[in-house]
Amino acid sequence: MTQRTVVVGAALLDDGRLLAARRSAPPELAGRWELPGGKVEPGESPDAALVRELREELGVESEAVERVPGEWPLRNPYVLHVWTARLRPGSAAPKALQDHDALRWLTPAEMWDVDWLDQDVPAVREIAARLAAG
Ligand SMILES: Nc1nc2c([nH]c(=O)n2[C@H]2C[C@H](O)[C@@H](COP(=O)(O)OP(=O)(O)OP(=O)(O)O)O2)c(=O)[nH]1
Repeated sequence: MTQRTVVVGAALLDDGRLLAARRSAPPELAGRWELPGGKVEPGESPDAALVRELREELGVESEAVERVPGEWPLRNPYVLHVWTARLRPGSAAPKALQDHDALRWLTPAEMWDVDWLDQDVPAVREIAARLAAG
């Protein structure tokens, strides 16, 4: 039996824009854009994992809002789940502290200006549709 590991990706939204992060490693993913986040640890809830990862990677205080329906396959055994998230009042602005070397806040019109990881494209489409719907 194969064991799946959930990777939570944050659709961090602020003022109608989505935060995209450019990976700095590993070499096969470096330079491509993704939703910040990471693996859910054993015994950890996905929303807690998301808040932890955003603190580690971006230095922000955030809260998970809701899961975007769907599950997207990544390299075995990982699957991507996406949650919308927002910054808590008083949070620092996101900085590329770990795993990333650039960040961009994308408006709906800019959503496809960055080179998303192939496996993230269906999830980003879903988020773009939500943003466009207001
Ligand atoms: N965070 C994140 N990872 C993604 C996305 N799309 C995608 O294929 N991945 C892959 C990259 C990695 O192989 C895996 C998650 O790894 P990670 O490096 O972000 O997770 P992590 O912080 O928990 O990693 P670790 O260093 O603790 O092992 O999922 C995405 O949108 N966000």
